[in-house]
Amino acid sequence: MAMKKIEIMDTTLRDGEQTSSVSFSASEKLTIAKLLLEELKVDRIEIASARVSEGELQAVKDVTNWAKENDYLHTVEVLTFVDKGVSIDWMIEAGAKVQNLLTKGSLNHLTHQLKKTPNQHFKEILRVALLAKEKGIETNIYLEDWSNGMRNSKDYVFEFLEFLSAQPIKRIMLPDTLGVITPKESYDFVKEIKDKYPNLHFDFHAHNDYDLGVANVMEALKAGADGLHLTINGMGERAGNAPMSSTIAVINDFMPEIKVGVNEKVLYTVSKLVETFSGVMIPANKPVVGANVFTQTAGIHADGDNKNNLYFSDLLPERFGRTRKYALGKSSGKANIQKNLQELGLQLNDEDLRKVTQRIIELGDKKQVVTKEDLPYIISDVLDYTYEEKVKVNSYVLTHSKGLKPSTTVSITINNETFEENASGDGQFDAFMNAIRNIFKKKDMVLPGLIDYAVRIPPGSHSDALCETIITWKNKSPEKEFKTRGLDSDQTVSAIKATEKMLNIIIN
Ligand SMILES: CC(C)C(=O)C(=O)O
Repeated sequence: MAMKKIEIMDTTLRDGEQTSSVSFSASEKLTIAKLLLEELKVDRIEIASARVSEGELQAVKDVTNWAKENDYLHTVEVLTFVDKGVSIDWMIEAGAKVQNLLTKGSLNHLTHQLKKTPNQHFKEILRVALLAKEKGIETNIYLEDWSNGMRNSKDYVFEFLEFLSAQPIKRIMLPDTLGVITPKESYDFVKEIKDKYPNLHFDFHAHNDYDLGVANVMEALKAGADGLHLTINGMGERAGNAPMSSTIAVINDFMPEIKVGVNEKVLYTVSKLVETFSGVMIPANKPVVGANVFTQTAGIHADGDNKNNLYFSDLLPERFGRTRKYALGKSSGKANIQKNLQELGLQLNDEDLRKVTQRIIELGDKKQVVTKEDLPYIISDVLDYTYEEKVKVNSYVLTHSKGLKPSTTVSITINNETFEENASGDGQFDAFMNAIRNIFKKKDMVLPGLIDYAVRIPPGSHSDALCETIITWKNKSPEKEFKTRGLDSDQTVSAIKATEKMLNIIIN
């Protein structure tokens, strides 16, 4: 099968910047431009619209200076306007060498926005293109609203293409400006054009208003498109453009006849950088780059991964510099927990695994997010001591208010006898301990003294689910020092859990 190499033009820094409320600084543009060309290895980048602002002029200068030194100048493009050469002057000042000239690709736009005839428009375009040529600037042409043009004014589009085919134009760019065409139309429209002009270069520029961006791109490629315009994270006007990440994966996996030079391995890094610079968060379920897309949550999937790789797909996380994860939560089951334990190099027997699974399900039921880093803490909490539960903290109220001492009402059961006690203290936990002390006094028992109280959250954990309190106690008779730990999302509750363990140790 003959393979066709197509051009990937990234327009994150032009159309992507048209995402509502996004503005890249000059240094951000330069950093992204370098990453796109040197690491991701796209063929071309569009970095700005001409005449936008002084800041934009500086940003383009910074990129063109770098591009000139590194032989990328002819891959750096700027969107320009049919404005008698004002954009060209701006480009010359900015040091840019390739203009993407915005023209009208539908009669509707031409008539109602520019209020020109086709001939008037073509003449003005020719003037700009010739001027550009004279100044050493290459011209590509955008046919804005082209997709509607093909639907409603096809004669005009073909008249325009006939005109362009005789001009010093390098590429013709076909935008579905409003993201309104279907995959079938994408195929039919590009095919009709490519059949008539097989030797002209056509880029396809999809928008994602119906979430059809990637599907439309696939069809345009099948019909013969020679290049694509994509953006990182699918940023762009309104619903954005076709996203780089899934488009590249789709081409690599489903279109063996098409070759692209993009380096999949760095897609995720570039996406995260653009997320940071733009402030636009990548949705967790965004294919290839979303936080969750390589995480198996259902236990049955993790189980299947252990059995002949039953849930294998070509979309392997390692391709994109990512790793498979197994979520811990109420539906995760033993297989997910075991996968995480393996990664941590831990092994549990069946009974302990059952207890840990039970605890993770309880946490999941409380909507708490548990991460791999939390696991050792959960294990040591659950498997800490084995004793008969003779003391149980049934319920408590803790108050905290300005100007009044913290107070508590506690109900506990000791050897099947239930006690209720009120107390106050210097803090909520102190009030709780005072109440417990009073209850144990009634049973002629003295509680061990508290000699150390340490709180920590699982290091490296990205969840705010858990907090561990480790209390060191000193008992008088028999004399001994020991530690208990409690784990909960609430710090006071984790201390109360550690105390409940201490009470069971002394009573057993
Ligand atoms: C500004 C133009 C080129 C555009 O992005 C579009 O028509 O989609």
